[in-house]
Amino acid sequence: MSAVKFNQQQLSVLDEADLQQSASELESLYQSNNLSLDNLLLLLEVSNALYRAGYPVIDDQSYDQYLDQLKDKDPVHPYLTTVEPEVVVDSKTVPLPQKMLSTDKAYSFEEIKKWSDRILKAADELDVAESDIQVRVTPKLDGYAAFDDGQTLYTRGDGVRGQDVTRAFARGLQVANDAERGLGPGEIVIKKSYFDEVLSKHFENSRNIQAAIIAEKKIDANIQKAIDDGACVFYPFAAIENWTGHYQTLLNDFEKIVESIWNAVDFDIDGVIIETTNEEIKAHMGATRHHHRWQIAYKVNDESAEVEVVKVLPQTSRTGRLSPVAELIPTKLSGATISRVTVHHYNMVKTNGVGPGAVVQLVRSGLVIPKIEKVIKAAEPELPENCPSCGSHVIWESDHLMCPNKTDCPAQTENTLIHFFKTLGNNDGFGPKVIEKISGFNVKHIHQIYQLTIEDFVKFGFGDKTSQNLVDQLKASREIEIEDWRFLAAFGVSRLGGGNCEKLLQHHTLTELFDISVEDMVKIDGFAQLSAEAIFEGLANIREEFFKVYQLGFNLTQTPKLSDAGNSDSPVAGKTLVFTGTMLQGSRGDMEKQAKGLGAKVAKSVTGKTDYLVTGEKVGEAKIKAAQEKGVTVISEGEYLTLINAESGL
Ligand SMILES: NC(=O)c1ccc[n+]([C@@H]2O[C@H](COP(=O)([O-])OP(=O)(O)OC[C@H]3O[C@@H](n4cnc5c(N)ncnc54)[C@H](O)[C@@H]3O)[C@@H](O)[C@H]2O)c1
Ligand SMILES: [Zn+2]
Repeated sequence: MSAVKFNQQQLSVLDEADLQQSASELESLYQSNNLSLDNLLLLLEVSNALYRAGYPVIDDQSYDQYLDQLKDKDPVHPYLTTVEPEVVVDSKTVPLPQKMLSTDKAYSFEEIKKWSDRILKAADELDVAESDIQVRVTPKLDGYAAFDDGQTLYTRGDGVRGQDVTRAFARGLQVANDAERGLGPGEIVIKKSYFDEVLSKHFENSRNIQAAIIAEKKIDANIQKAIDDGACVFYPFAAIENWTGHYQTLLNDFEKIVESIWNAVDFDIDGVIIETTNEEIKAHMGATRHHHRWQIAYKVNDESAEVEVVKVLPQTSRTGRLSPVAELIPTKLSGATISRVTVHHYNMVKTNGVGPGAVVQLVRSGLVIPKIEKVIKAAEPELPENCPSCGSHVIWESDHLMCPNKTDCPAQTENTLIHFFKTLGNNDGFGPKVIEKISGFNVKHIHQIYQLTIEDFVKFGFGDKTSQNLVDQLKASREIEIEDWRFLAAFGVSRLGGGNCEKLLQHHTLTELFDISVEDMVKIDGFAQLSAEAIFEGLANIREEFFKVYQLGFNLTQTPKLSDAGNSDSPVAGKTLVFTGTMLQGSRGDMEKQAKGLGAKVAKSVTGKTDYLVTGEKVGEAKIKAAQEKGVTVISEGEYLTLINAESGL
């Protein structure tokens, strides 16, 4: 444990926390390695108070190690069996509708494996098949824990009693991802980019702001603006970005999955949450008084190191872009030895002087894969003149060096083939090694692979069994059902990842897409002129190959068309509605769901794009007037029900 020195802000919080010990006494406690129970508790309480106020003195891992010490000394100590209290905003508390717990923590993959063994054991005891064990990975938001039962918003408090902070919604706080109210536990969080760009001028950290959003006293104008701009939100965990899949897939692809979830949201996070979604297992494992046994937080500490670059080597991707990979003098970082790192792009290599002898600062900031944070000492940049795969002369395209050889560059063709089979995801066997081998025999296109026979594979040097298996896998890839958007994404057209493919296929069938114009594409939500042009060109380039492959007959499921959803005859179909106030007919959440079912878009706040503001009881005159000024039609709940022609209950 490194030395602790309190700064001015921490000292002011220490005063508030009304602690008896002087700061210098505390500092010496932090450095002693054999603490009495009382002092250990004091340390935990002081650290916690400072952490909750936004001025931590030690990192999370150290804090959790002190917690472990307490566990050793007194396993049933009350501090371990309740959740650590948040900063108190006012004194009145109310019981929470449901107990809110803390989480168990893991700082290594081994601990995650042990946790998964416990899940496996529970499944075994319940006779749940191993193949049915699903897990969900979500970003662990680092905000202010709260609970929304649809009527009231509560703080977590001590986990059993919290405070009523419904006023945050009255102040305009929105639910993230356009989700409804009443989804239970979540966090009040502030968009990172917004904090950096706007709020960091006025506030030191997000924690001060979170507290202000729910505080009883008058709210700061900058914070009110952040709420109005949608930058502060309540994020229910039920609606959060997630990866859900088989637990073994998670263990196999742990780093990649964790990294993608770590980067999935524009909010501060301090780890990822991993939990099983199997209700039977959850019920069986239950909870301690501190955490659910079926859930665990995976955390990583920020660590950095200064490392010398040995050389910078290019790697050609499937699109022809060259990625610079810096080879490093092997260095230990958060327990792993790092010997290479990808540099952002070649322009960075050039302008920051990344080459032999340069010194870079590597940071592993919660991420499993380290990144170059900055170049500490520049050197002569090492830039390639030719593609490492085909030898073509490379050219600059904005920040990137590109291999212009679209038809005959082995790296580009191989990576395209690997991408195809990997994206389909319903087969096994066509990984980098196999693809490299068959490319050596002039197999360059997807449709060619499908023509290969067992004899061909044997000729290429595969064993009899492997050859049989490869042919079986090709068959499986056509027979096992996959979504049409995934099939299209497998062709690797630039800007046509799964998400965009799905959006396009909600409007056009797969084969139609090859005939729509740039203008048609721009009309679809989410496609700007430039991406539409790039996609149009990309589709034209793959057209011939696409149809050759498509005609082999894959088992594709069609993406539902947007117009199929809901009841398009309804007078509210396609309209944007906002519900406000207390509804008589049912909960607001139910009414919103019903409206969505009728094809309406439901928004949380009134903008110029809103068609109807549906008002329940207790809606202020000012709100109604403001909506009318924006040209929004304001109707009562009764008028709305007449409009949609639903007289009775939902
Ligand atoms: N550095 C320090 O001085 C210091 C001091 C006190 C606590 N801490 C850290 O905080 C931990 C305890 O804090 P805690 O009990 O508030 O929180 P926690 O870290 O135990 O996490 C539990 C909370 O995570 C939240 N959460 C965020 N995203 C979630 C998601 N996707 N799914 C489910 N839950 C999600 C929930 O609100 C829940 O209440 C300690 O173990 C330590 O790591 C550090
Ligand atoms: Zn090339």
